[in-house]
Amino acid sequence: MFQLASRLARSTGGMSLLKRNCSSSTIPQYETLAVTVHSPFVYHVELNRPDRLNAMNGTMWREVGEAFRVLADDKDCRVVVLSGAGRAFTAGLDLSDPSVLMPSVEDDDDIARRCQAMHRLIRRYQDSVTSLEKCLKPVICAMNGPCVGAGVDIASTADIRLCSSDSWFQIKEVAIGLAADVGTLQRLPKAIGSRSLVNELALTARKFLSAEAKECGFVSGVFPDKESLMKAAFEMAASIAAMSPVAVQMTKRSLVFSRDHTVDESLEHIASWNQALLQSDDLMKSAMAAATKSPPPTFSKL
Ligand SMILES: CC/C=C\C=C\CC(=O)SCCNC(=O)CCNC(=O)[C@H](O)C(C)(C)COP(=O)(O)OP(=O)(O)OC[C@H]1O[C@@H](n2cnc3c(N)ncnc32)[C@H](O)[C@@H]1OP(=O)(O)O
Repeated sequence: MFQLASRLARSTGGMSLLKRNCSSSTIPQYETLAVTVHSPFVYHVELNRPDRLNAMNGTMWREVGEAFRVLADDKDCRVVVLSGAGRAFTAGLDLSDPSVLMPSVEDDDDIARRCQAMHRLIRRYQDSVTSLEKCLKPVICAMNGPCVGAGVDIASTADIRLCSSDSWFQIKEVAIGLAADVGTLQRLPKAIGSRSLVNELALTARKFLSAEAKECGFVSGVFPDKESLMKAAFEMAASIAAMSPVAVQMTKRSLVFSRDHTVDESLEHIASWNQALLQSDDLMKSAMAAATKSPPPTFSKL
């Protein structure tokens, strides 16, 4: 018991709960994103080019990666709600931005050099999308209106997908001469049960509406309008933020790892991590609260 008490004292440190629950981070400013703190530990990342339906220009591709890499290290952030400003989640790749698919060596005569530059560009865009997954804070993707092309890549990478009833989705790449290359073809088959449906959607570029998205499991909730969607997304985010951040982030790490590995490899993975995490102060505090019939504890920051 003495050991438990001293660990509890250590975990609360000298700081007041109020101080620990308030954000003290400085949030970078972005040109194409609005990043705000919605409530304690709940961050909101908004794709913010509403007049272009949040189409992803070169700056947005770069800033999405930068923002999620910053949030990954932000101790005040435990969960992220990702949405689009205005009437769309995103209309996908910005087709009016010439730089978006043209690396700087476009006029180089040598095909090998042009290919290398294009390869680097694609890998950069892939890294931007993957940054949602590498950030161990759960990402709730709240979508309204169109979610086209790159939007499906991003949504497929999020941990939880919700949408409003007016939303629709389209893996549009084959219709504009592209094979989707930043994550949809790799992640969507693992996000929804039917590979036949994934193949159909990717090969025909047919739109699917919110009801079908729910039926096939692409989204886990459909809400009547954007207002109720955002309310539900932030409530869900707050409930995740109230959990032990150590446990939540380990759960995300394990879920992502398990998606891409065998059950046995994944069990070994969580056993290796949990040999440390089972000694967490958060577990001790929870056990103490249960034993003393106290309310659930407030967890310290990471
Ligand atoms: C390495 C490669 C990495 C990633 C590759 C990703 C591939 C893709 O993302 S493929 C998908 C590309 N996107 C599209 O083809 C969608 C194009 N847009 C539309 O079809 C329509 O806008 C719509 C989504 C069906 C919505 O139609 P509507 O409601 O009638 O609005 P609009 O008047 O068309 O749009 C309003 C405003 O936004 C501009 N805009 C829309 N989409 C884009 C876009 N993708 N790129 C640039 N700009 C876009 C549109 O031009 C309008 O602007 P105005 O100035 O008002 O004309």
